[in-house]
Amino acid sequence: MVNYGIVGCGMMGREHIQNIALLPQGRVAAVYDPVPELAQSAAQQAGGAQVCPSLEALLAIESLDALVIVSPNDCHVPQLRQIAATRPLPVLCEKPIYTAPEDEAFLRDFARSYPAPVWVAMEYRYMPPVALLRDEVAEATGGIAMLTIREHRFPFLPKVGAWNRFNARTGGTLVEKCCHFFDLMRLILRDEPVRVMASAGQAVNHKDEVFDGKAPDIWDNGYVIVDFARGTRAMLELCMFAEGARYQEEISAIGPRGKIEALVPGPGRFWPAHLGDAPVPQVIVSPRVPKGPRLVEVPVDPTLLAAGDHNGSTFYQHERFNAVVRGEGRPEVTLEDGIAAVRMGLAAQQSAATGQAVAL
Ligand SMILES: NC(=O)C1=CN([C@@H]2O[C@H](COP(=O)(O)OP(=O)(O)OC[C@H]3O[C@@H](n4cnc5c(N)ncnc54)[C@H](OP(=O)(O)O)[C@@H]3O)[C@@H](O)[C@H]2O)C=CC1
Ligand SMILES: O=C1CO[C@H](CO)[C@@H](O)[C@@H]1O
Repeated sequence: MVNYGIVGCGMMGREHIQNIALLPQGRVAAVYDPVPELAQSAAQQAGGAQVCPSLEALLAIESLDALVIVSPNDCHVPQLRQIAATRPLPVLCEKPIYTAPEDEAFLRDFARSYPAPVWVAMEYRYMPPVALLRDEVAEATGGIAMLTIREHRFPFLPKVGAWNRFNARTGGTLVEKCCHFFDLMRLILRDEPVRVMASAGQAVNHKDEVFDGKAPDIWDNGYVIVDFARGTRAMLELCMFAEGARYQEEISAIGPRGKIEALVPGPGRFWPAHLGDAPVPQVIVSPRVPKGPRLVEVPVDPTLLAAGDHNGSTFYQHERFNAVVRGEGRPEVTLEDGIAAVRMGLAAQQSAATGQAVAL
């Protein structure tokens, strides 16, 4: 049995707790959140976990085998520092692994010296339609020439303390939201980015909001083009005022043989009941010759679908992290992957702010 300590009991913390409960060899033993009511309610959700008044107190619990960091983005690096100095347990840390460029050097050292496994959470990798696209992409395309990821979704949700409204706390929308997609680009293309060009801004959302006298500075839409070392190009299109769309993510890869797409719905809880069942994920393979797109539905196990907002992926990721903690295998999403995704996001933020391409 793996005993987990949860650091941060907000929306995503609750999704982690729900999915750990589905693991045959996992239980949440302790939780910490600066808001005591949130910690209490998460402890109850976990079936009676110990509530700790601080991260220090949580790290002092002997029975813990692993930690899950689900605090706001700018807390991840300071908490990793504290954990390394106190009790270096295996860690699953939510994305983005860092938010400020100056933290990259620390994380590279940390990656070399931390004595236990660290896995950066990248749920999109584990969504069944995305996993199927990855399995079939080489055969369907004959070698990818272009990769496009479109996310058309709902605006940023309200958060305690409005931490997700300010670049200083999130790293910026192209880091906070889009590090998932930059990670997918590297994973699907099996290549490294060399140049990033972006145009992005705030068009619709959060315009009337004020927090402590300050207006949000996050963006709600943008395009990012990325050149990869072997000559492939990838593009991200983000729109955060498109929750009316049937699918939230549309990923397409095209090569000399044909095209493959994955269509991924957003959180089922946002699909209005009067429209009937929520959309089912799809993968479509469209060869050039002979023409004739083939569509496969990729339904997600209903229990896993109900355990969060991410198409069952949080469970699949936990299943593998749980095995790593038990000594079976190594982290699939490494600190190097987490750093690479943030570097691309920060480069995109810089490119959009300056109007210049950024070389990596
Ligand atoms: N991979 C994915 O698909 C998703 C990942 N995430 C990631 O999960 C993390 C949390 O996001 P989310 O759950 O949406 O945010 P929430 O604001 O809902 O939850 C974050 C929680 O952490 C608490 N918190 C604040 N400071 C600390 C601290 N120093 N130590 C421990 N807890 C703290 C907050 O309490 P308070 O602010 O009241 O002090 C809040 O309860 C983020 O890194 C986010 O990027 C989120 C959604 C999806
Ligand atoms: O990483 C993320 C993925 O999905 C969430 C919503 O469910 C986002 O808002 C979050 O930042």
